[in-house]
Amino acid sequence: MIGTVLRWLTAGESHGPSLVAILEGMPAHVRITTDDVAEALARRRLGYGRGARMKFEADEVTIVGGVRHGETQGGPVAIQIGNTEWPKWEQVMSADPVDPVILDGLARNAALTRPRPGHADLVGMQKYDFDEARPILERASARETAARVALGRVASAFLEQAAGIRLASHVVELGGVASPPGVVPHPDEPGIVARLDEDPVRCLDPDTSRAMVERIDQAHKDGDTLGGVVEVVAQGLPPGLGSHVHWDRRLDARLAGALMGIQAIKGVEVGDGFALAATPGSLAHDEIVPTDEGLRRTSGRSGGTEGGMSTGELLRVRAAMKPIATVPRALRTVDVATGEQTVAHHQRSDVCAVPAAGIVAEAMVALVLAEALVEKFGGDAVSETRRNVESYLDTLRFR
Ligand SMILES: Cc1cc2nc3c(=O)[nH]c(=O)nc-3n(C[C@H](O)[C@H](O)[C@H](O)COP(=O)(O)O)c2cc1C
Ligand SMILES: C=C(O[C@@H]1CC(C(=O)O)=C[C@@H](OP(=O)(O)O)[C@H]1O)C(=O)O
Repeated sequence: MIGTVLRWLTAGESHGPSLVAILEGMPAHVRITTDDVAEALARRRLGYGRGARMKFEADEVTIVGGVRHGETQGGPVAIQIGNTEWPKWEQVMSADPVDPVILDGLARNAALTRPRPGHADLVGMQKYDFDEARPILERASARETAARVALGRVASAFLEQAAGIRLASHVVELGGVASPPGVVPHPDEPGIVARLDEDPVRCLDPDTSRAMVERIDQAHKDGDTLGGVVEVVAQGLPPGLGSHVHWDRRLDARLAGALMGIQAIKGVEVGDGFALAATPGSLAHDEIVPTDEGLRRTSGRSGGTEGGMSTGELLRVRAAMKPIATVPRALRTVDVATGEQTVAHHQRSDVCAVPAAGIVAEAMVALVLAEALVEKFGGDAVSETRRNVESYLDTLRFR
């Protein structure tokens, strides 16, 4: 997504030499190291139900610009994530022309003419004028989400250092198995993120987690795949990020767009979202009361936004992921080389990538919030952003 204040871009293919990601507009003096980014990427590889590739492939992080001696410098932050599998793909994915005789002898280079339903394969071939799916699936692959997580880690460092904002994510539903309502992690609770990362499906409720793991085992046996729902929470937002004045400045709209932009996400909710549609108004909103800490809401149904702005309460957004589209019990398709009915190409796939999608969703939310924070408070250096946040919060004491 390209914003106006904070801009970010990713490039690279699933089996290319590396992914690259650039974040422009980050204030100077945000403390961040290669290890911080590598740890974030390691969290994305976690999760019961992911496929073999997660085990044998590694992410090799290099920060190639914008950071010096562990601090951002104000220029674009550029991160490269090398793919250790590259030597096997050097010819198939070479940027430069390769002798066709060499390519013909490579099984890996066989034309993928049986597009997989649920993937970008067929429509991508139609749109970009390719006879096979390789050039489409290489970029459509969710391998690209590693680049987003790397940038999201820089954004979350900024959020914490400029305004004390912390994020967490968890899995609330997987293959139809749902967490009890109201189980929400609070990022400020000591050890909560580590506890979530240690759970095989990143679910806060242990009984639900066990049932989710069983559900994944069953789907694996059945040659099937699963989807689910992840929730991202952010604590410590100042009121007033985003704006009610125009549709594309609304924080809820920007969060929804960023979450929907993740591969395989098909639904987004802010707060109680769809359930609110069936709730009477007297029970659907968050009442406002005076407290020693200022004006507070008595509940969190809105998910921490009103009128397209953060309210200062816990931000809570959800994203629904469809089941993995490369189904082992392969779905019907057409071989575009012959026009004949057949079944989709299948080599291997995750049974379920919902826990990983939570980490990606957290990164996207961090990027949107970081942009909204820079937009409202500015700051060429993180200390300047922090001063502006503090003086704004001081004025709110009287409101
Ligand atoms: C973290 C993550 C991992 C994924 N892993 C796979 C996978 O192993 N196999 C697969 O077929 N799709 C996988 N997907 C989904 C595909 O990337 C693909 O983009 C998606 O099914 C197409 O959905 P769309 O129509 O929303 O783009 C994954 C998605 C995410 C977010
Ligand atoms: C490589 C990653 O995820 C991949 C995303 C993906 C897809 O179709 O989206 C399919 C799988 O790759 P392959 O088809 O080569 O087995 C996943 O392993 C990653 O997340 O780093």
